[in-house]
Amino acid sequence: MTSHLDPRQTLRRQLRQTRRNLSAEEQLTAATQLVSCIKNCPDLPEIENAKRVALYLTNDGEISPHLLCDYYWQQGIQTYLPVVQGKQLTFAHYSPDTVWQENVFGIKEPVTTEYLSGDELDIVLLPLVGFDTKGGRLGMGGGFYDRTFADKKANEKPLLIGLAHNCQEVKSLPIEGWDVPLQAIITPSHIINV
Ligand SMILES: Nc1nc2c(c(=O)[nH]1)N(C=O)[C@@H](CNc1ccc(C(=O)N[C@@H](CCC(=O)O)C(=O)O)cc1)CN2
Ligand SMILES: Nc1ncnc2c1ncn2[C@@H]1O[C@H](COP(=O)(O)OP(=O)(O)OP(=O)(O)O)[C@@H](O)[C@H]1O
Repeated sequence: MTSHLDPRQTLRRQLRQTRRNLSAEEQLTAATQLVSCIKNCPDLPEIENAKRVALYLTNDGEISPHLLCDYYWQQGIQTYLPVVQGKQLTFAHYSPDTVWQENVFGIKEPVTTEYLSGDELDIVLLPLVGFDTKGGRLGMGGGFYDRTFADKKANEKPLLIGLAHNCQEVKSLPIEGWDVPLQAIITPSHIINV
């Protein structure tokens, strides 16, 4: 029975199932193509100039930024991961030496005492459940990224870029007033510069 669910929840459930259905091979291909796509992105010079980038650890079929992370480490770019603090996110440095603990959702987070706020980052690569080409983002439903970047203006740091499988695109998302728009979406096959 799904009749009690609102349209966002119904869509969230369908899209989460779709991304979980991707095989390990499809996931690896997607992660590999994502790196090529980001390396070849003349429309977004911020990507080339970034010094501090937040990404995420893959969960629930999300496209994996782990190969992208390897590339950033080769380039000397500093990488960060989201840490759930109350209803918001802060960001913790992530390196091959990171020591881990699990958050309430079972996702690993770095053990640290030093956190950055969102505005100290150049780029945040956001996980998502669904996206549309206007920058609409449907997430896991916790409102964490929305709360964290609620006061950010479009011309301020960081640049918010969603990462997604192609199968997560929907024609038009039901957007709420609190949804913070993505400034770009990167999939294995293309970049949408909103
Ligand atoms: N990889 C990743 N990291 C992330 C997020 C994300 O969406 N993906 N978040 C984005 O905001 C934040 C955490 N928010 C999350 C919210 C719900 C679930 C989740 O899996 N919920 C389960 C129930 C888990 C439980 O309560 O034990 C579910 O809905 O099935 C995961 C992360 C920060 N880190
Ligand atoms: N800026 C905000 N201030 C207060 N509450 C907020 C804010 N943004 C979102 N919320 C609350 O968070 C809840 C979940 O929002 P939403 O469904 O958009 O999350 P999401 O974007 O899917 O999740 P996430 O960013 O964690 O992946 C909503 O019920 C909303 O009330």
